Amino acid sequence: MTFLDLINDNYLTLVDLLSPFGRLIFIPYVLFRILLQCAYFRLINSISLVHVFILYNYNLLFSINESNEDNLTFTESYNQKVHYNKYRSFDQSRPLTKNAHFMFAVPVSFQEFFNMVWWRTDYYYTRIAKHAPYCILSLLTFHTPEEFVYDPDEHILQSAANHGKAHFDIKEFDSNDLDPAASSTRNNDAENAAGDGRKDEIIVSTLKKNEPVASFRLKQTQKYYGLNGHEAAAAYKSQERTPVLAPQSEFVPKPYNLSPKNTVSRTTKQREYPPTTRTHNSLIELFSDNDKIIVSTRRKTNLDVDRAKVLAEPHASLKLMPAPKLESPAFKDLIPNDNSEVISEVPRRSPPAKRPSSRSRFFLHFKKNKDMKDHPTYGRYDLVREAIKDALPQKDFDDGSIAPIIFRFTWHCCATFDRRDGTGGCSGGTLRFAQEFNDNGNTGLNTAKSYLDQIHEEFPWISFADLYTLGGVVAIEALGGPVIPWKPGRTDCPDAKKVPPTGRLPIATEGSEHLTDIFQVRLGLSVPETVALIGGGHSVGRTHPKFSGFLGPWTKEILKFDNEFFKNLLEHEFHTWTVPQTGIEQYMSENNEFMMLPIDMELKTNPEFRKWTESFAMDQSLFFNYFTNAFAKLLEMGVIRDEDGVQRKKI
Ligand code: HEM
Repeated sequence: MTFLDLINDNYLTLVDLLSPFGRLIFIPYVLFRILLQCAYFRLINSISLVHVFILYNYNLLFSINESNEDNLTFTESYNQKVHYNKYRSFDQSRPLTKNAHFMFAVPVSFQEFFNMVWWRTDYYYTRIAKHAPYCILSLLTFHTPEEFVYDPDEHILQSAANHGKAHFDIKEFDSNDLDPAASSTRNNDAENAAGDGRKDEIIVSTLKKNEPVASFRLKQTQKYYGLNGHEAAAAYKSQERTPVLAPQSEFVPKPYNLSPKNTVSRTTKQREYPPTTRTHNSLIELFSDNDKIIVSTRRKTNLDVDRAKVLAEPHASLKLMPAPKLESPAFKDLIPNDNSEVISEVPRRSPPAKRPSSRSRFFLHFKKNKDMKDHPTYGRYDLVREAIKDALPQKDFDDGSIAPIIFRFTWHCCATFDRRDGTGGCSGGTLRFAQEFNDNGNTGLNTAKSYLDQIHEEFPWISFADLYTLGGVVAIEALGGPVIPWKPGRTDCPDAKKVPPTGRLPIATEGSEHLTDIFQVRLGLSVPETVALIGGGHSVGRTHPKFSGFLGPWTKEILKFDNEFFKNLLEHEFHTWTVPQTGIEQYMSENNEFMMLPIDMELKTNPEFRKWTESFAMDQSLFFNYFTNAFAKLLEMGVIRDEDGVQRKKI
């Protein structure tokens, strides 16, 4: 073993051992950087031209432009921000922008300052003391020509990083092994050989010095092999024999809210409204009794007190569930039992209209702001339902349906509600504005939004708030879930002034406290409703590395709404696992079939949530009842209706 090998093998251990002291060296540098950042912030703050430029580019980058509505959103939001900036000079306490704050974030409290110093020393220590020398050492130690051999029998890539310096020689290479579409080599020899279909043994030419191979994929293993740096070298050196996964080209790392410390914005904190008593009476009634069970008339409940007792038996600590109140006056008034009644309430044109042809839809688009009552489909919510249902199967998308993503979209539309001041929620249709939609938690929902926005073009008379909530209701039904009572009448805010602060969506890496804060304190839901909602939501669909950084489904039947989530959670042993593409930690079942988010695990580990997880795993109809009730509540959050059921006001 050479001297360099010796250092290399022990280097990381040494650096980690020295970490607490090592960090201290970087404190002056970090303080200097923070000072610089504050100065930069001040400077930027005083040049409004720069503001506008940054705002413009920021919006340009992040605004969604998949549909006309989004263009409107963009212009709207841009104008609003220009306006906002104009007056900012009189009130310096206003932050620079609502969204771009993180670009210039300066610490506002001592704790924030301390955190900043702490994390940054770690960052610089890792970057300067660990990463840089390690790269250099890798270069010096790992390159001997005989190591660059590809052994097709074991499918093991015995190579180290070439760093653009060493020879790369693939011997006995079978062209069948290579997936030409996914391969990329600088000299293209491998690709061409495979493309030609040459079956004989070939030797991919030795690459010239300074010509690194980017990556290629083997058909059998379906894995990417990359020679991209010191990680490959490390894998080889540590004899793990697991080739390093090269980053997939389309992956756009936009992390889901990982740490509230870093992501909850100063701006959000400043904009938090004090609790008020402005909540409308109907809402107070709606949330006064959390354990109320509303029963959808289409699926009659078979839950009764005796049954509840039986369910309660295995769990000593389980409180008896209250007998369902089949009729709850406040809620009944708010949400009629049968949706068909609702539809008949809205004046119908006779004869019943057909969906307009694509040509007339084109012209209708320009008449959007004219009197919608003249629209041939005005008030035909059944047609909207049908259109949503038709749009759900999308064979090229994910698992063949956009139902899960629409379902999630509706949840995110409602999840911003704060019952303490009545802000947020689906009412006002504010999720259509970039300011709300660009919240980190909404990453990946573009598909849902663009489909629903297209449907809106077809039925321009429906409010976005109604459409976005109806989307979830139809999706859940299509996935085999319960029929959720839904009533139209929500109205849209004309501009983005009532967009709730960002950062209200739940964070997957948090624990029970976070769940309680969001579901009980802010949304006003009970424990069983919380459990039912999360388990219901995560009984369908999957997580995507390119959206949230997590990977895999929760259940086997991805497109079936049932209580499988609870069963899997209880029946399987979950261990922590790191997603290779993103480095994010999640939970994986022992057979690596199902995933769980850290926050999902709370439903198993926290006894208060667990007893409901167990009840729902045992009794699907009980789960459906709680879910129906909770989801119907979500859809009404922040909606204050007048006597005629139409909402005229938004807090
Ligand atoms: C504790 C709160 C929650 C957290 C932290 C959370 C987080 C997440 C994350 C990280 C994903 C993966 C997104 C992706 O990568 O595409 C996801 C997916 C999903 N969530 Fe949740 N979620 C929560 C509660 C809920 C609730 C209450 C519902 C519904 C009522 C729901 C419905 C869904 C659905 C349907 C998907 C699948 C989307 C798809 O397949 O594209 N979630 N959630």
